[in-house]
Amino acid sequence: MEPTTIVLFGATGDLAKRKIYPALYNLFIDGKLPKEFSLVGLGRREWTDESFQANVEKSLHQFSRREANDAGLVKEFLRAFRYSVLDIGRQEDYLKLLQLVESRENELQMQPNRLFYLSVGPEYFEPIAANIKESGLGSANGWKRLVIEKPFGHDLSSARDLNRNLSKSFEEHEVFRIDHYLGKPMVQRMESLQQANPVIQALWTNRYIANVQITANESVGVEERAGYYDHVGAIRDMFQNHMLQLLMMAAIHLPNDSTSEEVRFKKKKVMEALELVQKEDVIANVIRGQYAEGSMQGNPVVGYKSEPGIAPDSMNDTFIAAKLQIDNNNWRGVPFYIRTGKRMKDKSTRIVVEFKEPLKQASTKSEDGTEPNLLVIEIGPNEGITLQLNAKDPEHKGSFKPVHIDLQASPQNSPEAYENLIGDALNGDPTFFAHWDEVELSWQWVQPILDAFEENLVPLYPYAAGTYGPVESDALLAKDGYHWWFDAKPDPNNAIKEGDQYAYNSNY
Ligand SMILES: NC(=O)C1=CN([C@@H]2O[C@H](COP(=O)(O)OP(=O)(O)OC[C@H]3O[C@@H](n4cnc5c(N)ncnc54)[C@H](OP(=O)(O)O)[C@@H]3O)[C@@H](O)[C@H]2O)C=CC1
Ligand SMILES: O=C1O[C@H](COP(=O)(O)O)[C@@H](O)[C@H](O)[C@H]1O
Repeated sequence: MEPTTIVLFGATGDLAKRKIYPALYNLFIDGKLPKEFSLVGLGRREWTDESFQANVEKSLHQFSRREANDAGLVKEFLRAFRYSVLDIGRQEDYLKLLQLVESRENELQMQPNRLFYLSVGPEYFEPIAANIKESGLGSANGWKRLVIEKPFGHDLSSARDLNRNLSKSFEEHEVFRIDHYLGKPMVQRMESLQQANPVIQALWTNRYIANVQITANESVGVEERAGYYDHVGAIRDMFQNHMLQLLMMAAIHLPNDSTSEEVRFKKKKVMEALELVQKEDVIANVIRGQYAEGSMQGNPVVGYKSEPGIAPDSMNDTFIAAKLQIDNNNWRGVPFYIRTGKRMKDKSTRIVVEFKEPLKQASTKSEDGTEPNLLVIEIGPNEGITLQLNAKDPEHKGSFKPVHIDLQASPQNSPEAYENLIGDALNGDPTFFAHWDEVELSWQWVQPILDAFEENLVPLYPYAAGTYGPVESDALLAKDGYHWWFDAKPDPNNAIKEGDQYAYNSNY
């Protein structure tokens, strides 16, 4: 691996502490950091190298998946870490930074390959990129890369503005947009699932597949992120990025040895084939919801509007379900149902592929006990791939029962998404990062929904915390003769208590 300096903006922040340092430590333990490696952390806090290193060490003890109890190893890891006070808006701080980066490169006799990681709010992306260029930090005789975190814009036009401005300082091949769902081990394994199994590859078409369901249920509520979340909602926080990325990954066909260009080209093709929903049709294809009071594992929890920092009349969505259609030869006629929500009954991210039952009309359980064949990809927190088939039930003559074949058992202690992604960024492998084309097409698909929400053309359905979202989300599938797989039975005591649906502009 090539010598690298990571220049980390936001080194004193939450993401760095919870994800970036533990990921770097695990890469270090696995021998996946470059031998010549330097990291310069930045923030306004008046930290020294020593206090920075002490904070990094503390984060390893708190958040690393591997214990950091070998003092010698931890010390060796921390030796690469330096800190510099920098205010993003002060140009002179970048000159001081340049001196520090260069002096470390000289000291370690390293090539000046620099990876700029922006673990800061999106409002800082543009000034930082411009200052990197202005100060000369970006013009050394090595490669440069820019790693940015979501959100990439607030809507289609702001995303385009952001991209236009970033491209003044970095070329597209130098920009690594993190979508941490693409770093999840099970999402990365989807590629090899098809490649290593011609049977699955052959079945991956509308000839055999009835529908695809992509779920990312979260049990947490808005937590302490009211200021951010109340302006974005589930549609921008999860749907525009993570959920559409999962859709792309599920819908592409990947022959063996696909290059990163091929993967990204195919993802783009999927997005281009996604049927656009007009603003006035959003109501028929998208369900938006907001959690009301309810109970989580037997404990009462407040509704969204009573959460600290949330406006009591907030119309923000905490749940989205949608039906999407891909208009190409592989997927025409196969609905993709996507849903994500906060304060759902349990935490689970999964993709379920439901196969057709050629001899039956609907996919409901039939008299003989057969159920549709399902391929279930559990992405988190449990990981695994299971195939559900039907087998004769020896105890009940003539009938069948579903059996589950584990194609990929749950791996123990697999790498965190950030380990995979930071490792890839260090290696310059863009496969599992979001290309601008995908980001732009995703915003393009989402924009009419944002407009419909803004104009209140779609009902905002309340759902009790601790359920699977509004019943209208079940109806979205029931219209087509399907149902969400693996939802536990609803608890009748946990139902909406605070009134009916919110008013919406039904006269459009
Ligand atoms: N936390 C998470 O789990 C996730 C975060 N993200 C994204 O990552 C980014 C960072 O989030 P997070 O770490 O949670 O945010 P925090 O608020 O915890 O940290 C913000 C960081 O930015 C620095 N900063 C803020 N203003 C300035 C400034 N003017 N000059 C220099 N440094 C500044 C702060 O340093 P100091 O205070 O020392 O100035 C701090 O290190 C955001 O874009 C967020 O959306 C994405 C996914 C998950
Ligand atoms: O990006 C985000 O993702 C998390 C969910 O991530 P997961 O890996 O735990 O599934 C979500 O809670 C958060 O709101 C969102 O910003």
